[in-house]
Amino acid sequence: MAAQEAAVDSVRDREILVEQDHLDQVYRRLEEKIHEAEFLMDDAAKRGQVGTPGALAERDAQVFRAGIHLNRLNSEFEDFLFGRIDLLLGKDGKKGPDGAYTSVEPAEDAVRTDETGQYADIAETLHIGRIGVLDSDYAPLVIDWRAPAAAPFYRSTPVDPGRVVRRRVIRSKGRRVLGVEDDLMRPELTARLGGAMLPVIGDGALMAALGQARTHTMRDIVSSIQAEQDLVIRAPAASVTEVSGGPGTGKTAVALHRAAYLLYQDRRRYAGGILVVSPTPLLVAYTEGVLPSLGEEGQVAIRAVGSLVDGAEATTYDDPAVARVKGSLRMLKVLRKAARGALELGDTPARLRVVAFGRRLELENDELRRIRHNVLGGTAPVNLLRPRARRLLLDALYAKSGAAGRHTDPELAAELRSSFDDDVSSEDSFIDFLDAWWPELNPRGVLAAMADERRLGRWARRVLNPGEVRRLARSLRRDGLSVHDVAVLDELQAILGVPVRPRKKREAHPLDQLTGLEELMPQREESQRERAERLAAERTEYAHVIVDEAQDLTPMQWRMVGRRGRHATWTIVGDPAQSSWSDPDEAAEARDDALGTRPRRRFELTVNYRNPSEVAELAARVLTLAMPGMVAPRAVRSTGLRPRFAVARDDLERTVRQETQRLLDEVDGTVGVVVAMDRREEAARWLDGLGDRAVALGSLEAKGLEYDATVVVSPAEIADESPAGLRVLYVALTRATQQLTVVSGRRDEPDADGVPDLLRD
Ligand SMILES: Nc1ncnc2c1ncn2[C@@H]1O[C@H](COP(=O)(O)OP(=O)(O)OP(=O)(O)O)[C@@H](O)[C@H]1O
Repeated sequence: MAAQEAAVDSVRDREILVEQDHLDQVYRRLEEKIHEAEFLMDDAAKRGQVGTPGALAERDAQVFRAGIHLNRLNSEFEDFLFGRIDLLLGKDGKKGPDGAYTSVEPAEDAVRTDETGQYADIAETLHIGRIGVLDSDYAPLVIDWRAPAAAPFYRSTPVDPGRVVRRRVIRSKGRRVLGVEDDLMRPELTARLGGAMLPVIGDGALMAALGQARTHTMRDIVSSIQAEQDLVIRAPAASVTEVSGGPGTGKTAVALHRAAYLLYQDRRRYAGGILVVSPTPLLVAYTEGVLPSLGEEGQVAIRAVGSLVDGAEATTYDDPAVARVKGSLRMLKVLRKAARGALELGDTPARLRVVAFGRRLELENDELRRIRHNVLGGTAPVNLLRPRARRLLLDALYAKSGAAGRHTDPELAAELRSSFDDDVSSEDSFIDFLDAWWPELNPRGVLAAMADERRLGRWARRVLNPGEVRRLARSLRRDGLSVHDVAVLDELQAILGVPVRPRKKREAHPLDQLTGLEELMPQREESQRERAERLAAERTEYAHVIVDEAQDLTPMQWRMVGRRGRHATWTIVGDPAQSSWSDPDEAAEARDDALGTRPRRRFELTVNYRNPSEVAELAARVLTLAMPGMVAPRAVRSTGLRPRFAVARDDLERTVRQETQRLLDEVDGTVGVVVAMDRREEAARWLDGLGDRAVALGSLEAKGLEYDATVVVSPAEIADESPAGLRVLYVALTRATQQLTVVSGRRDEPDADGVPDLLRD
């Protein structure tokens, strides 16, 4: 047995050496390319603006390519090279631009049969990595994971192997290959490579990845993307890609890899920017590192739904009853009224007096009101109606001046009118009046005006009931914006409009002549990230919008996101069973409006890569209560560790602390303690002194996150906190990658084993 193991080890070592050789070769080539790139960049920077447009464009293209390499190569990739496929001879002999054969299906005579069975020769070996590298004679040393030639690495299965015989995952760190894991796609076949048998090493690359301890940042899954996920990542971009799947099926991971894929496919098109909308700042922070690890950064803005409006950062959560009002389409009517009503706040003058053509002219309150009513007739943005208001005021004053009938000659009449307008509109009293009577409104001002309950009551008449008005006004008197206020502000911005102002010209930098250079030169003053942030701040629309946890967007949030993607293509990922929004039909309507009429392609992800089956089974009990008939995704791992149930008799803090400490001792990575929203701050104090591997979070903040172990505190409290509470509890129960502890209080009615009522079979 020992001899057998040693033999396996030596095959393994030999195979590691084979891959090490290849990696060394790749790095040698990369160094050459880095030198080339540096030289090109340097040269281009020196020669700046010199040259004909044609020559500049040519150099531009060179710099662009060199810049991509330099920038990406300089990033420290943990595993630059991570995969390899050994392929049979293809149906035809055509090669793609990356130097690999394009045929997906094997040639008819690729597999032969003799008395010992089937046998074949490996005709092509491809290495897959984060970016493509060609040898000096244009042979592919590494294929970019997003290239068509890399697709079989992800798609091939023993049922449908295509040309792939052996699929290998290579684990490396820096320049060292640490291990290899193989999957045989055609186990029935005896395959030969360079005259020798094709060796196969171990299995379980995916399982090894899934079992790793979690940190506070998400890892990319580029080396182990599964076939059903790959279909989503590479789906054609022209349509709306809709992805549904239960907790842990990789929706977030797939969405981020799709952003990288789209950039690879059509960098020019997506230079217009890709927006990833995430539910919480915590999830943004958790996922931020994934794209840089895939070699992408500058073109993708990942923003929380509460930070989509520049200068407005949500810092609070509304209670569910208020959130329901602020998120619903009923708000639209209220806001339209408020935007118009806000014109009359403050010191609205009741009379306009001017002197023109030597006469005193006046407009009384009634006339002013009529004019205002007239101007506000349509749905045009209120701030943009100011010129029209000004015009109607001048019309009314002119009518009073008696000058209207003075000339029959149209030319003279027009001249007279124009000099009247010039006279009046340059008069201070007219200018001051207009500023006070039709002030330029801003969303924050209108929102603040809505905090007055009586006023809000007027604006919300027949739309909200008195209780809703009271709660809404009270929530607006609080310091700080809530997540839902941000969508309200954005809507107000659209209703009010921004008057056009002349834009300041940016000073031209000589290097700006070189399209694409700026974003690719890390040594320039602005870092990639700063640039991404600046672009995101300047940009109001995107070329592609990815919505993560789409089931949670309220109708008002869909409108806000929709405004950023009016001409965009879309990828929408979500899970109805995890929705914290209580009116899915209304949200679906707003979502359909946002997505427009593009054709839809629907995908479903069915495998849960996060939770061990023990945790998934417990969570499925809540799924049955929350969404009867809905099928939970299949968990691929089992740890043998059943969820633990603890009961807090009288001291919740002590029990939670003890259980957290216990889990910290058992796992290497993080422990998340999930509580009902109104216990958030208290729970953070409970964990004082336990170190930064343990974090407390409110149920809504747990969205999308994962921990090695979680403590879910009082399922009943979480389930009771909103009409969508059971679904929120389902989210809380599906965060653990290894262990789950449920702590019950009295309200949970635990049985003798400590199992709370909601989680019993
Ligand atoms: N193919 C894969 N290889 C390795 N890890 C994977 C793979 N697919 C998903 N994972 C891992 O599974 C976990 C869950 O993925 P992710 O967070 O994207 O799921 P999700 O569907 O968005 O979940 P939720 O709906 O609960 O937010 C992550 O740790 C992710 O890295």
